[in-house]
Amino acid sequence: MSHDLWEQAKTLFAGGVNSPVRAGVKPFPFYTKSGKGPYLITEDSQRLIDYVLGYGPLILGHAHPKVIEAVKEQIDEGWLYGTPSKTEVELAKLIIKYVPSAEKVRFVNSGTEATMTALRISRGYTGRDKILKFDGNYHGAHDYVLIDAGSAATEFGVPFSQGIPKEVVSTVVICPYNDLECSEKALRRGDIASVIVEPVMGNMGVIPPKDGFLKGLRELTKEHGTLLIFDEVITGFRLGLGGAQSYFKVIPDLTTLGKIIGGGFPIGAICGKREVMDSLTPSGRVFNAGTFNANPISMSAGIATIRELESGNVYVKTEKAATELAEEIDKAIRIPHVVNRVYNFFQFFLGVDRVENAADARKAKRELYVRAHEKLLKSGVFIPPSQFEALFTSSEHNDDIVNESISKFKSVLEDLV
Ligand SMILES: Cc1ncc(COP(=O)(O)O)c(C=O)c1O
Ligand SMILES: NCC(=O)CCC(=O)O
Repeated sequence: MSHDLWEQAKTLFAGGVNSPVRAGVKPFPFYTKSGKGPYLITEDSQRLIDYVLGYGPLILGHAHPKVIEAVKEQIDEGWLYGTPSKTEVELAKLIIKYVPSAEKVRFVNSGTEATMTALRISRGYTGRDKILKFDGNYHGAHDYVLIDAGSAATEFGVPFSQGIPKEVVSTVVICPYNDLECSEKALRRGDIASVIVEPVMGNMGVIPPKDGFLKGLRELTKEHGTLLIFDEVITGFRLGLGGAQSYFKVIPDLTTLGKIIGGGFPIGAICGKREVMDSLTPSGRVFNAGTFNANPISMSAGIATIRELESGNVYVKTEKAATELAEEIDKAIRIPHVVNRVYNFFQFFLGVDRVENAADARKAKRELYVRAHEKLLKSGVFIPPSQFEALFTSSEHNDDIVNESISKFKSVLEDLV
């Protein structure tokens, strides 16, 4: 039972968990026994419709047969070689085919490693030390980006983590999201190696870029000899095969990927212009390495996932599900609120009438959101336990699942005051 496991876990792990957001499920986290299609099955035998989907990777739902088949085939051949394998060539070719900015790729094992490496490349390539990031953007859990970070860092009151050397802090410039003026002022000084941005902010809830924001960043960075990094760990292969850069038609110098490209197995990737990517060792002098880089299991799961995405059906289904849910949620809530949706992921904010940056998101009534999360969980629907995450849909969220979800959302949200 979840309760027994939680009692043990509290003695084994800091705060009882291995990633903080999981402790947001009250009064204690449920423990998952299995995942199938749109569902999680808990150790208490509760079946939940899942809108968390592993925090984004599972665009095909849980335990998709094509991914199972690919991973099983690979396991039979061994799973770690310490040499290159053909799986990495195949996955890189798919990424280069679809992601406009990608001419070369380096595979790593998490989004955190991807952004850490992309920032290092930008410093090595330009010879500059500083980076610009946006308030509330979350780029993983390394030193350079745990300053004004969203996601669990904000949820747990540490947007600025302890333990970051002040020398590092002095190299990070922060601007509000959607604020081009601040970015222009910072870039004019000519000492910024790169601007890193979530092209859709998915870590303070969901916050779309304003018209012209991404294009403005592209023009400004070009003008000032600064690299533009799109952190597409969430949006890559979610907003279509070409991610946010195709969706918004703005092409960065470097892109970080993760989540979907590993089909739910650990992965990260940096990709971008040939000349910039060649800064990496062994061709260049910016170091990156990893025992598990391009491991054949993650590669195989990623290939199988992208192959499923190629027909386009998954995008039609996920967009339809997210649109219907977001519209019905919008209608059901009777207090001031905002529902921000971009294509196939979204979040709702209570007690506010606009959310365009992190400061707006922080004003939302989080206690009401958490209450909605708890009631939904009781009724069999799992949404993120934190206001500062996103609801995702998968191809398994068919009309029946969506209709069942809508009636549950309605009965919870209509009563919120
Ligand atoms: C935009 C973005 N970048 C980076 C990361 C870090 O990825 P990982 O958790 O795989 O380290 C995340 C994680 O959610 C993310 O949403
Ligand atoms: N939006 C942040 C994440 O998806 C990371 C998951 C986690 O913190 O466990």
